[in-house]
Amino acid sequence: MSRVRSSSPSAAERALEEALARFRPLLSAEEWQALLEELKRPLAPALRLNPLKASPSDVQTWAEWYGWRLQPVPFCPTGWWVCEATYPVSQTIEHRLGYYYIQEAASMLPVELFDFSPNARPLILDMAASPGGKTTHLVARTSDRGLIIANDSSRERLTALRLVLQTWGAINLAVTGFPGERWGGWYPETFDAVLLDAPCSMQSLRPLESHPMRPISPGEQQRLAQRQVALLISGLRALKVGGQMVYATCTLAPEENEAVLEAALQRYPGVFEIEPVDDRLPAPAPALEATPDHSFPPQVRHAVRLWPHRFHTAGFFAARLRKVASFPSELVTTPPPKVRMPLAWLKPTEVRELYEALKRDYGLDLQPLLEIQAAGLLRRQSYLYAIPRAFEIHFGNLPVVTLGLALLESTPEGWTLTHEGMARFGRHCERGRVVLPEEMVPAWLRGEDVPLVVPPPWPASRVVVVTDARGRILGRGRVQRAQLKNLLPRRVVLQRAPLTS
Ligand SMILES: C[S@@+](CC[C@H](N)C(=O)[O-])C[C@H]1O[C@@H](n2cnc3c(N)ncnc32)[C@H](O)[C@@H]1O
Repeated sequence: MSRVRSSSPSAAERALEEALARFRPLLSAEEWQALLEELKRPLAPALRLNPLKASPSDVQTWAEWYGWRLQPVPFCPTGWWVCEATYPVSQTIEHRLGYYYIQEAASMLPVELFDFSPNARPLILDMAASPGGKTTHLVARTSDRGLIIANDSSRERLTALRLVLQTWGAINLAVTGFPGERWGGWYPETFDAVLLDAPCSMQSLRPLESHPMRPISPGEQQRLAQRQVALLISGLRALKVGGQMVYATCTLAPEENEAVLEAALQRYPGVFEIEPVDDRLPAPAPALEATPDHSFPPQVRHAVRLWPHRFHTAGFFAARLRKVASFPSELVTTPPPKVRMPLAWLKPTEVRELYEALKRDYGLDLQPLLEIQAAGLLRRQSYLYAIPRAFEIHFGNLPVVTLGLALLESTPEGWTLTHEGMARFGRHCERGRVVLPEEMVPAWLRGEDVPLVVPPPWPASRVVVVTDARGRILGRGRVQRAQLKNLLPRRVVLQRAPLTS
């Protein structure tokens, strides 16, 4: 993540100055100095590991290969700052294959606030999910075993969301494109957990390319706050009694944080509580008790306010709410939209044949891997999708943009793993592998075909798992006489392939 290269730097600078002037009365003189000192330091990029595909020891290996100096993010066990890097974290094959996600450290906080018991299969609504950073974190924290509805009302932003989740290799999710305000009335008391990473004014004091700062008028701020309250209430309605909801923003404006929680508490007293989450942080980072002209209810202080100098992050706000009672019964519920979407599950005999073929061709035992995910296989055009079975049970014919992951594709030689299928399950393939000599790896990562030094024992046009001598997965190739055709998608190809030794 680079610093902002805005076409109007003066607007960004003005926004920062305005925000600083507004926030000055919220901090003691000592804290204010600490904040100003912090803002002089560059913000280190950070990465969050994908435990579906790799383990913390892999992160240490990458650090050696790519010359990274790492520092753990104190509130996220799968997060590390990359303080120095010979090769940028965004330019590795591991990044392109979804082994980790690059994310500002503060954004790792909200999903860490959820309490998920091991082996649970929670039903989760991510109300404002694009481009999907926190959804990937939810997938990781639930080991892709629950069912996540990744929703965003912005049609333009859904493409990025789909791509991020596809790259992450998530199976148990559906992408939808509805206003978050609708979910509470459509699906009251349905979800075990709801994340609202709310649209906000982005007054984080650390402008990034992905989070630019711009001046915000009081009117715009008020409209944002109204939308945040409506989304928060919708999310709470969609939550089961006993369920948990995290409310988060990447702004430090009290109007969009403490005041939003207060508004919901006042409107529906006794429906939810704000829980203390100090155990998730290395040091306290409480929300405001008051602004110069207003005091907030005491439990609002249980929320977390990340001033940048607390843990060297961008500014951020997050709170975990617990629903303790139902909403008043007079609130209107409406039926959700429906679309005819018959799910063409594969027949048991077809599934058995497929599993046998994958064992024979790739040494891949897919059955237990999909059973852990409680996923079924269904055919759509020339693809087989791994689909969360829970979707049909809970959401029936709700229109979706994407459901599950395209795992296999039909070829004249039979079913073969897709790129995403290979990125997710390639390490479980004991056969059907081609090991590239080290000197050919950079050309391969640049998307070039490479010669096959030793012709493999498979028929021409077989799709194989490509690895290097260390066993790291480098995508798929197609055997073509004396060469291996490169099947890396264009978006995965690296312009400048780093050497790793
Ligand atoms: C802060 S961003 C979400 C970032 C995302 N959670 C992540 O971690 O990558 C807020 C998102 O809210 C979406 N949004 C705005 N208004 C919305 C609404 N009424 N319902 C649902 N999503 C909305 C925006 O399109 C935007 O993608």
